[in-house]
Amino acid sequence: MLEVACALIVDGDKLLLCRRHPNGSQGGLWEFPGGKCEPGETLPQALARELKEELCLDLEIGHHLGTSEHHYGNKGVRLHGYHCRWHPQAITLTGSHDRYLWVEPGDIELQTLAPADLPLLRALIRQQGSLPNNGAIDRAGHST
Ligand SMILES: Nc1nc2c([nH]c(=O)n2[C@H]2C[C@H](O)[C@@H](COP(=O)(O)OP(=O)(O)OP(=O)(O)O)O2)c(=O)[nH]1
Repeated sequence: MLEVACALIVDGDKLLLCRRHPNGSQGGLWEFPGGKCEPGETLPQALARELKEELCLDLEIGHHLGTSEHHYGNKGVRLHGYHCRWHPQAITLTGSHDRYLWVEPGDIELQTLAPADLPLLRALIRQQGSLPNNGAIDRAGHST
């Protein structure tokens, strides 16, 4: 299992998503920024490092939201989601992603999201008690 940490970065009612570069694994899918944990690192340390490397962001890692497991072919990913509060600063994509987007959780097109991220998105929506805007996710966080 790959241990991966990702950030659910919230600014008001918007959440930050990044699109994986088309040439990589899960290319073209949207995800929460983050990456693999290296030996000797804690998950929050790995996440702070990845946010800096991939987006040039300096953010405080908040509390653990949940963990999701998904198997992509022969590769298993254990994705640990952390809340992060946004502090205004420049976002610079350094190569892992080709786009970023601030979006309301209820507006996310679920089929364009990396599958491992779905349970974390649902957990966030449950916690925020946000209502769907387009019927893509019902109030309990289930896709329709
Ligand atoms: N960073 C991040 N990775 C995710 C998410 N959802 C998800 O399935 N993943 C997967 C994609 C990758 O297989 C792995 C994270 O690896 P990484 O971000 O360091 O990317 P990488 O290109 O080096 O990964 P890989 O080629 O070795 O698969 O977890 C997510 O929300 N954020």
